Amino acid sequence: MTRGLGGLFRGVQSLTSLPATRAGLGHPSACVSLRTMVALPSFLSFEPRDFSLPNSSWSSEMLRLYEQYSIQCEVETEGGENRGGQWQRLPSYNRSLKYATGGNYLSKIIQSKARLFTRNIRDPGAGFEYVVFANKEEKRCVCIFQAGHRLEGPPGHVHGGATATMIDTVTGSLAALLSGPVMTANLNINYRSAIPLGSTVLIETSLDSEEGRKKFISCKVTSTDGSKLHTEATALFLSINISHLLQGG
Ligand SMILES: CCCCCCCCCC(=O)SCCNC(=O)CCNC(=O)[C@H](O)C(C)(C)COP(=O)(O)OP(=O)(O)OC[C@H]1O[C@@H](n2cnc3c(N)ncnc32)[C@H](O)[C@@H]1OP(=O)(O)O
Repeated sequence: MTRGLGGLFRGVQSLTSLPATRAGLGHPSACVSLRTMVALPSFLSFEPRDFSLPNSSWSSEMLRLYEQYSIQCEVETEGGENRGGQWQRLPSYNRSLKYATGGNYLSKIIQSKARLFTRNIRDPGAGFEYVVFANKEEKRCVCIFQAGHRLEGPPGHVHGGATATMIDTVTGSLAALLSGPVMTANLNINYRSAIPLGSTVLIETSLDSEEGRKKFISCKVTSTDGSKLHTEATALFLSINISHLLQGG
């Protein structure tokens, strides 16, 4: 299940050579080389909850689109091979650390109260409900996003910062899928029409070009039938070494 964004935290493996104290980790039990955590007791290595699966808050439109992309996804055969389908659903956890091998355990000791911004509202449907599908061959992603009532900006409509967060997340997911750990260096957004709270929208993103460590990505947010343009954006992501990040870089 973690295969989709597996590349995202390829760099976390380099984290395993850092003594935890250098990485700024305060917890006493973290004062060992993280390399020792590769062989985890099985009770600590269970799969984390995947927040991109349907829940009772999803609208019929959200479910319809989820089904539409799900049936175009690759499937794993009994022999372990991947067959058919151009798309893959990207899993979504409440901490990005959880994509790493042993990350579920690491997330309990590294700033254990930290939560991914888009997954920190527990009440289903109140905040960011979304699922991202990726087409790696075509270097693009589609996100189905349902904006909950806690994302209000102008009365009855989504806060521009919430829209920016989702654009950053979807463009960042594409950049990470294509090249491993990345950071947003630049994000330009044009807000064309407000998004009503509770509505479901599509966030479509694709790679424009790449240059060394740089990935230039564009994005648009539209109504699900494509008739209304809500937002347009471009983003620049730079590949990074995770150990640089953990050392405060
Ligand atoms: C888990 C599920 C998926 C979740 C996805 C969520 C995605 C969310 C991603 C984020 O929100 S990340 C958080 C917001 N971003 C930051 O906090 C980044 C802060 N900035 C940095 O850490 C550094 O500035 C950065 C890593 C982006 C770049 O520093 P580096 O030292 O690696 O690069 P450097 O400054 O040497 O620049 C390398 C090249 O990039 C260019 N560059 C850097 N920043 C730029 C910029 N802002 N605009 C344009 N070009 C830029 C720079 O000119 C240079 O070009 P050249 O190689 O052609 O000379």
